[in-house]
Amino acid sequence: MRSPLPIPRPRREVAPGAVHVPGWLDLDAQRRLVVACRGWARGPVPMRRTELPGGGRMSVSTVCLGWHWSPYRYTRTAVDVNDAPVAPVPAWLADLGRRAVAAAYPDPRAADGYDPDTVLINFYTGDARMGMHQDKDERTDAPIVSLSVGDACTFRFGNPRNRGRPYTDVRLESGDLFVFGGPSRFAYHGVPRVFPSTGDRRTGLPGGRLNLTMRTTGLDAPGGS
Ligand SMILES: O=C(O)CCC(=O)C(=O)O
Ligand SMILES: [Fe+2]
Repeated sequence: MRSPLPIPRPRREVAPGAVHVPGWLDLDAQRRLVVACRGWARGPVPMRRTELPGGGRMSVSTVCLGWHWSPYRYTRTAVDVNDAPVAPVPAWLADLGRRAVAAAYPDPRAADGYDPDTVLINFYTGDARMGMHQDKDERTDAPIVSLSVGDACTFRFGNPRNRGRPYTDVRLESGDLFVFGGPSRFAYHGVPRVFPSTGDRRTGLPGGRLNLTMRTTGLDAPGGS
């Protein structure tokens, strides 16, 4: 449920190069993402809980575009699912990523040349979590663009040195944008908590939290793996 008396949430630089832009996506844009993600969750690679090297599974369900991520590398096909080639990153989504970078940083040239070639789509039920980690399987330091739809969560944003303090807990709500680049590109981050039933059903999501992270792998275009 939304608060009946909305409290304004200003844009905020949480750490150098890590910017939270609340309410960046309007309801139509969120709906569009939900519809598109439903399609990608079906195939060609079905959304699944990623198997970890220790034998367990992540609590979050994931499907990838452009490149398939599995611990801890990118491949062109879904090597740990059905070996199918993943769906491409559509031009409209890469364009949304460019506009996101432009919205997050004051430098008018920050988004020049930003061209994410992979998107990880994560779905969280109420009890799903993501432990503190770095996004470091990419070979570039291009910023990560994160978009959230549905239930709110606590997003813990730390530092590039270790999993612990200093970190900042940010509440990410439906429509929020978070970009991390520059000195924060390799900062540890995670999702310790999701708040069930806090999303707006008008997004098309009856429950749960959807998160998309756009990345630039620096890997070769189609053909390589
Ligand atoms: O769900 C989120 O907000 C973060 C997701 C994330 O860190 C990841 O997919 O690597
Ligand atoms: Fe991450």
